[in-house]
Amino acid sequence: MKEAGQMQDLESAGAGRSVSTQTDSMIGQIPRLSKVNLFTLLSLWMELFPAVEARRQKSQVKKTGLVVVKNMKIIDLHCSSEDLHAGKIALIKHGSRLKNCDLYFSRKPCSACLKMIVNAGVNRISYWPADPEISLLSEACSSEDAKLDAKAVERLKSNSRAHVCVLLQPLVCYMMQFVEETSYKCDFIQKIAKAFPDANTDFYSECRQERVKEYEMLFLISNEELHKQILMTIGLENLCENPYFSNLRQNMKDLILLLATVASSVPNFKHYGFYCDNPKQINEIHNQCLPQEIARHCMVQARLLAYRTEDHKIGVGAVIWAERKSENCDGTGMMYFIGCGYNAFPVGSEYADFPNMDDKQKDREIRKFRYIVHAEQNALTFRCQEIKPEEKSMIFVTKCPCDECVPLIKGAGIKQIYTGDIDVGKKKADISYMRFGELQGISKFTWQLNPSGSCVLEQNEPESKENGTRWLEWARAGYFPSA
Ligand SMILES: Nc1ccn([C@H]2C[C@H](O)[C@@H](COP(=O)(O)OP(=O)(O)OP(=O)(O)O)O2)c(=O)n1
Repeated sequence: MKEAGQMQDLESAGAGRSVSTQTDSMIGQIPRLSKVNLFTLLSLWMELFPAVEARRQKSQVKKTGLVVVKNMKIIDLHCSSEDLHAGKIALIKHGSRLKNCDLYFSRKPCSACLKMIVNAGVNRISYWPADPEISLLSEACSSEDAKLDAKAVERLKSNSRAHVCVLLQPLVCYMMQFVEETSYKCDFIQKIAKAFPDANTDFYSECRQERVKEYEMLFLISNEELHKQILMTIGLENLCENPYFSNLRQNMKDLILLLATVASSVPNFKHYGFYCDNPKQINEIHNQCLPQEIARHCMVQARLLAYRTEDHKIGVGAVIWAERKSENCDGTGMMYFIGCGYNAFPVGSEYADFPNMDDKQKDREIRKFRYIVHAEQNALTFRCQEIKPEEKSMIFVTKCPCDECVPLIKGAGIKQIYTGDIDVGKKKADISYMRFGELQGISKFTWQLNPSGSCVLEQNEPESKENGTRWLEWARAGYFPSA
């Protein structure tokens, strides 16, 4: 049986795979991201959730991202807040519903988090094997305390029924190349490339280089000896020998490069962002655009999900978030996760049960369109929270919603759509994108140059000024209730 558009197959290497899932990482010609790697990447990405980061930088407790998975479906995404670690947030939110869940952390959690999540009966805790949550590198941290905590974590681990482990899988053949190509070809980069033909691909490569450096600093320990020492302290001495150590570092580097590539596909470039064509709408609270950085962040999540597609031609990812009216204990500010998905054939179908051709194929009977479930449809179907009519809910989708999905999104009560508009108004043989343009009652934020014109004034202002304005803007919008 193959998986659904929201993760349902076996993922661990070598775990008795059926014939149909042997093709799991290579559907047709398209290389696919393994689920374990997707969860890991999302946990790293959650650590980077743009919120009160500046205030945490000097803390001895490292900000941590967390993906909560149940029955192979992502049921929540968290990151540490100023007051609470990611593991504690998951506990507060889910309580004993964490039982049998798999948790993916961007850092090895501290003993206080681990004792509670183990106590809740989680099934597996996987973590990124670099500096742990209680930093062994930070100068602000008493190394004595950090080491004691690492020991306590080991003791909890050895006495718990939960499997506490490091899960990183090598990328399948051509995955990196595929991610590079598709990131460059994606709507967001292409739109900029068309507007600035002289910039060519420079802006994209530069942005990618910067991201790689930034993420390596954060998620990799550049000094190999130091990395080994940390692995020893956190109970991973078996990974210190070669070839395990070099394989581990290679897998870590590959995933960091992949994350940087995908992140650069929704770049912070000039005044490009997700903007509404109808500025009149912006007065109403449900129509107010998210801070650009948060919108870009959520779109990158959708881009990552797209690498699990089952469509031979194109991957599409969708993620739904909502904004609480009251304060949220999560490091995601007022935002909370509702659901996510990607385009795939119906759950339970066998590989090759359905045709895979697109509308360029003459024979209509062998086209995929009547069978493939769209990213938005999977995100709505496998959502883990209700969409509340009184709250601002938003969907981020990497390709413009088609005519089949527009009424579904509206019917579900989603208030905002963030997407690209390259397909808007196109009518193709079996799929068309005509309704999006006419859609009323939902705010549509498409990737474009800031239409308000204010960008022209700000364009040459120094970075710090832009950040200052941004923080102020966010605080006004209530993103940091305690700010
Ligand atoms: N918002 C959307 C739009 C599309 N899809 C999925 C459905 C199909 O799996 C694929 C679209 O298939 P094609 O790429 O063949 O269709 P297009 O005609 O849009 O593509 P192109 O412009 O490349 O011809 O994307 C989706 O999940 N969500």
